[in-house]
Amino acid sequence: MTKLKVAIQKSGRLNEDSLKILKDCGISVDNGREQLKASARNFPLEVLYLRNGDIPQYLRDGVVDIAILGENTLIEKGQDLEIIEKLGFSKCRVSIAVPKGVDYTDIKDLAGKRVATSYPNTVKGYFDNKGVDIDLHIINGSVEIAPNIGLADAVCDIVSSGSTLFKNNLKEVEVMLKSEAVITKAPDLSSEKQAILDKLQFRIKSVLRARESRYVLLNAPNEKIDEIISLLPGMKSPTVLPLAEEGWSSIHSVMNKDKFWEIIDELKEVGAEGILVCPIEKMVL
Ligand SMILES: Nc1ncnc2c1ncn2[C@@H]1O[C@H](COP(=O)(O)OP(=O)(O)OP(=O)(O)O)[C@@H](O)[C@H]1O
Ligand SMILES: O=P(O)(O)OC[C@H]1O[C@H](OP(=O)(O)OP(=O)(O)O)[C@H](O)[C@@H]1O
Ligand SMILES: [Mg+2]
Repeated sequence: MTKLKVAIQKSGRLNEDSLKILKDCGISVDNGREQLKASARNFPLEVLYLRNGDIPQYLRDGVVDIAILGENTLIEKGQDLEIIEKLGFSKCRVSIAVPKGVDYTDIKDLAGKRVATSYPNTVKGYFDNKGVDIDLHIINGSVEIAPNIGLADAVCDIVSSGSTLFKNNLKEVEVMLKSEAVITKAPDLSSEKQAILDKLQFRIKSVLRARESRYVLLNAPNEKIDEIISLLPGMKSPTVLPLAEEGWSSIHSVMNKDKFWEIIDELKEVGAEGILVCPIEKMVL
């Protein structure tokens, strides 16, 4: 039987959320702590647990068919590979930082300076594009320590909360790119594998849509129903059901989770009561 081979980070920032999205798609696999390869029990999928940095080449070589990776890794090593879905987790940026005490006004301030990074292609491309020559130092980890030990004048690394920069007395001065986890695929998938991927992608889209959405239920006096419906940005027309209490109805709708907070005050003002907001497991359109 044909199986789709998916590469997932063996350990690190992406491992847990990558397995979680497969699980939410109803696909269960072992976590890779014990073995480097695992078959899904209920879907034609084989998971290979690999180092992120190696995955772009494995995709090109056809060793794996698809992968869950940070966009930043693709920008660094896999510009030729196609992103087929953005997954909304592991959001971060890749930024340039300098010691807090340094006066910084412009990227040209870094001309001739030593810049330490684990993303040499990205950094080189960025500085070349700005026409600024730098002295590039490639370091594989703990990049932020480099200025403190006299190894570099600036660093270029991943920033999320900013706490690593803060702890190392650095300040972010340029955001080179923004990244999140994505699914990417090998250049030439057979039609059988593409068909499995289409099924997987359909499930993933349903899960992502559900993660973004909330099921909202509220009670309202009948004369306010039209006004409340006009506030609700629902999937389709909302459901309106009579309550046991005369003159009152229950209104149900699905909306974007952020949108809910934008309209909550208006809903209350118009007379909505007993508002419930519930998570949705899957959303199939
Ligand atoms: N602090 C962070 N917040 C959010 N996302 C992050 C953060 N650090 C890294 N990431 C994302 O997770 C990915 C994996 O990072 P991680 O540090 O786990 O592995 P790595 O060292 O880049 O790769 P390898 O698997 O080769 O060891 C990064 O490429 C980035 O997209
Ligand atoms: O802005 P922050 O929230 O502090 O996150 C940024 C840090 O997170 C990542 O390191 P990670 O913790 O993955 O360790 P690593 O260097 O071993 O990959 C990244 O390399 C930064 O150092
Ligand atoms: Mg890391």
